[in-house]
Amino acid sequence: MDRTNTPYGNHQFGIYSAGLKGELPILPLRYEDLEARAREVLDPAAYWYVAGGAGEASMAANRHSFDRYPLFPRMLTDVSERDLSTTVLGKKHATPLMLAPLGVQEILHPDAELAVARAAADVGVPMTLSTVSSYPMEQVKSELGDTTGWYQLYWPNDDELATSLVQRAEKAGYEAIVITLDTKMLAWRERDLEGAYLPFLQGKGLANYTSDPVFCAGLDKAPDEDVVATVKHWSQVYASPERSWSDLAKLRAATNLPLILKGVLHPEDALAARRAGMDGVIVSNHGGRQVDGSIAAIDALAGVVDAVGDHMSVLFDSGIRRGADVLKAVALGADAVLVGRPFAWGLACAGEQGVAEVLRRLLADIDLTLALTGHDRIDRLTRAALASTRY
Ligand SMILES: Cc1cc2nc3c(=O)[nH]c(=O)nc-3n(C[C@H](O)[C@H](O)[C@H](O)COP(=O)(O)O)c2cc1C
Ligand SMILES: O=C(O)C(=O)c1ccccc1
Repeated sequence: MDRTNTPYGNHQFGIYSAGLKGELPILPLRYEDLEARAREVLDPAAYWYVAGGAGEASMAANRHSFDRYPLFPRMLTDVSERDLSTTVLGKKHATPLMLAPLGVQEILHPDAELAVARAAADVGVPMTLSTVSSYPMEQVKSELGDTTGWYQLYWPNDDELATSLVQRAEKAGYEAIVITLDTKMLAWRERDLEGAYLPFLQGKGLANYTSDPVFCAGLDKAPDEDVVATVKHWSQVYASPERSWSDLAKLRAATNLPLILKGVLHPEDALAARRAGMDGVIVSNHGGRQVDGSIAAIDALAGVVDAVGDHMSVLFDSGIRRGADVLKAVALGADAVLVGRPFAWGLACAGEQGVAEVLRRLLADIDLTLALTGHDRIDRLTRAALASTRY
C-alpha cells in the first residue's frame, strides 16, 4: 500500500500531494466549481438534464439535511493507520464508495461508461452500470476487469426481456442486480420539458436494448435502420408501473445473483423487500429527480437501517458530495454509499482521468475526515460519531 507522509496525513489516497509538489489540480476542487466547469463544456440541455431534478426542493433538501447530523470529533485516539474497508453483500470492499448507475453517459463524453469503467478499475471503486447505457454491458464489464460491477435494471414490462437482461449481466460477470423502483415513469422535470430534451428519445443510451435478442425480436428492422421505431418500442417496454411486490419472485427465479432494491425510503418498504427475499436496499430519492418535496434521502436512512439493517445490506445515495457526507451516512448505518453527479462532472470535464480524480479526492477526504474525527475504521462508525439527537 502506497502511504505518503504529508501535512495532509499519512494516507493511502494522498492525491493532494500533487498540490504540495506545486502542481495545480487538473479540475476545480470544490464540487460547486467542478459543476460550473462542466456547465461551460456541455451543451446546455445536456447539462440541465444531469444537473436538474424534479423541481428544486428535494435536491436542495438532500444537501441541507446532512446538516442535521453534525460529526462529533474525538481527540487523542490513535489514528495513524486507517482502514476504509467495509462489507457489502458479504464481500469485503476496500472502501465504502461506489459509482451510482447514471444513464446515457454519452451526453457527457463520447467514451461514456467505458471511461468510467476504466477509472473505476484504476481507483478500485465498484461501478453500477445503468440499463440505459451507451455501451453494451458486456463491453463495459471487460473494461472493469476484476473490479466489482453491479448491473442496474430498469424492470421492463416484458418478463422475457427482463430475464434476458438479467441473465446477460450474470453471464458477463456482474455481481449483483440493482432493481430501480422509483423511476416507473419520469417525473415532471421542468428543465427537460422546457428544453424539449430527453436524450433517450434521440436513440441515446439504448445499447443494452439494441444488443438484446429479445428486444430486437420486437422490431421489424435492425435497430439502427429505423431509430424512430426503436425508440418507440423502447418507450413501450422500458418500464412497468403495474408491478407489485409479488412480481419480485420472477426476478428472484431468473438469476442466482443477489438482488438489491434501489429507491427505498420507507421502513415498511424495506421490510417488504426483506420478505420478498431481497439481499439489499439502496436508500435513495434518485438524487431529487423523481418526487419533488419528498423526504431527503439522508433523513430516511436511519429508519430503514433500524428496520432491516441486521438482515440485509443497506446502501445510500442522493447528495453525497464530500467526505463528511460519507461518514454521516455510514454512521447512520449505511454499509456503503453511491455517488452520482460528482463523477458525471469529472467525466464531462476530463473523461476517464476526470472520473478517477473525483474518486481519489473523495477517498482522500473520507480518509482525512475519519482520522480527524478520531476514528480508524470506517466500518466501526456508529451513531455515537454524530452529535445530533434527531434520529
Ligand atoms: C443524469 C442522471 C442519470 C441517472 N440515470 C439513472 C439510471 O439510469 N438508473 C438509476 O437507477 N438511477 C439513475 N440516476 C440516479 C442515480 O443513480 C443516483 O440515485 C443519484 O444520482 C444520486 O444522487 P447524486 O447525483 O446527488 O449523487 C441518474 C441520475 C442522474 C443525475
Ligand atoms: O434520468 C434519470 O434520472 C433516469 O434515471 C433515467 C431514466 C430513463 C432513462 C435514462 C435515465
